[in-house]
Amino acid sequence: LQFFHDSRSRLPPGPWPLPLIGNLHQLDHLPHRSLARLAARHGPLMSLCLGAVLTVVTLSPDTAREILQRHNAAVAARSIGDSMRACGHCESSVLCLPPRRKWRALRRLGAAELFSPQRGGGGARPARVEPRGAPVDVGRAAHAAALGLLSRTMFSADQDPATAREVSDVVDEASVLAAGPNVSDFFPAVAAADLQGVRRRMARLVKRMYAIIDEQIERRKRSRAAGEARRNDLLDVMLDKEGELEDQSTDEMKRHGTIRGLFTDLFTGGETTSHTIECALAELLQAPNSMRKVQEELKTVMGTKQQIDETDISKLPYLQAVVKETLRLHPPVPLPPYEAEATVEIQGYVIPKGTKVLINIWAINRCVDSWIEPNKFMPERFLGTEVNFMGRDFQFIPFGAGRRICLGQPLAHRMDEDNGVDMRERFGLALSLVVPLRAVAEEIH
Ligand code: HEM
Repeated sequence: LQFFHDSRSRLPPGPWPLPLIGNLHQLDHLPHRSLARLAARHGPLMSLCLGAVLTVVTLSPDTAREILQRHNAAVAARSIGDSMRACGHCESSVLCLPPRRKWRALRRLGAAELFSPQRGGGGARPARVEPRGAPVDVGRAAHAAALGLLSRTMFSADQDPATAREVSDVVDEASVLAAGPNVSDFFPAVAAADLQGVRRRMARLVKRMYAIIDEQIERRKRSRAAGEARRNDLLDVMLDKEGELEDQSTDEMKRHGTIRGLFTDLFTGGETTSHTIECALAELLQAPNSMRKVQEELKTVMGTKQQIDETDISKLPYLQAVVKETLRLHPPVPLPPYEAEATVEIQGYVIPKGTKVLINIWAINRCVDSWIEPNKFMPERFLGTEVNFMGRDFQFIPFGAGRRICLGQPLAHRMDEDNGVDMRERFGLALSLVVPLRAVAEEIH
């Protein structure tokens, strides 16, 4: 008992764990919220046991800055859920890979190619909702718009409607599976048994997604062999670089593993976009004043113009503030999981090597020390401020921060190099959010 007490005494404070289950009984289906409630009693850096897994949660901008800036070298590996091991997906997923050579190569590729003007995806198209006046499934319309944009960036083409629907369903189901509680994650010793069958169910979805991507790869290879012109999209770039990324395996499941892994991750990223659009509309529908301001701004700036481009975004400050305020209140990735690869000391506390580290973005974005009325939807709070989601203002980190900051987030330091003049870098992601948001908002209007 003395040993147990001593080893815990240098950990951050936290609720006392029960035998076997640890603190699992104190979490509900929204763990970011239950962890925030627990932190009110134990402090913004808190340790607890989730089953057999020692976990440290950070819930304040200051502790997040210390982990993601000062100790980022030691805390940059992902703590991977067992479902991500289905079909060996984690071995080629930028989301899961440890911060080493392959991960760096994929990050570089994503940063350079994803938002380059050549790969604009042929422009975002308005979501089609027929017939006019009928009820709108906002989530579906927004997800379809987001996936269409991604599909055109990767393959220079929309998927046919049946495949697009299937991709959307697979991504939805996989997100629910990956985010749900899994005994294997809390008791790694029994993970191999896959007691809840989560990995097995995930494997079915991953295989389906890989088959859809494979079809595109084979089609492209045939068109290349026939001497057709290059599309210069992400698939062309990936096929050119495949040799460097080492997946010329003869094993069917490993062949094109890197392309499959990256494209699957990117499709999953589309879900965050549609989640944000859904939340923005839900907030706007409850805030008629804000909705009116958005619509007036759109009418004044855009008129009847159908296609928004980068230059228009800077003329829509209120819509940008709505997107930011939505990301602050409803971050689609509220609790990104890390793993400490070395023991680190933070504010006098010790986080041992191997500890799971959760960054509670949801709680950080609502920190009472940083925001007035933090739980209220007030887009105006972002007007006239420089606070941005580039990962430097730690009171607002919807895309995370540090070296694992969201890959969809155009990189802030590229902008620094250009003295901040590269508006494309700055607004690339905002564009991908705003275009479908406008499309759906207009349908509602
Ligand atoms: C509203 C939009 C989005 C939000 C709020 C968001 C947020 C996040 C967050 C919080 C993380 C974890 C960061 C960390 O660990 O510190 C992340 C990771 C990631 N995001 Fe996004 N994301 C969005 C859109 C996208 C899109 C559209 C894509 C793909 C095109 C994407 C691709 C990724 C990838 C690949 C990672 C893993 C990066 C790594 O571990 O190295 N995200 N995102």
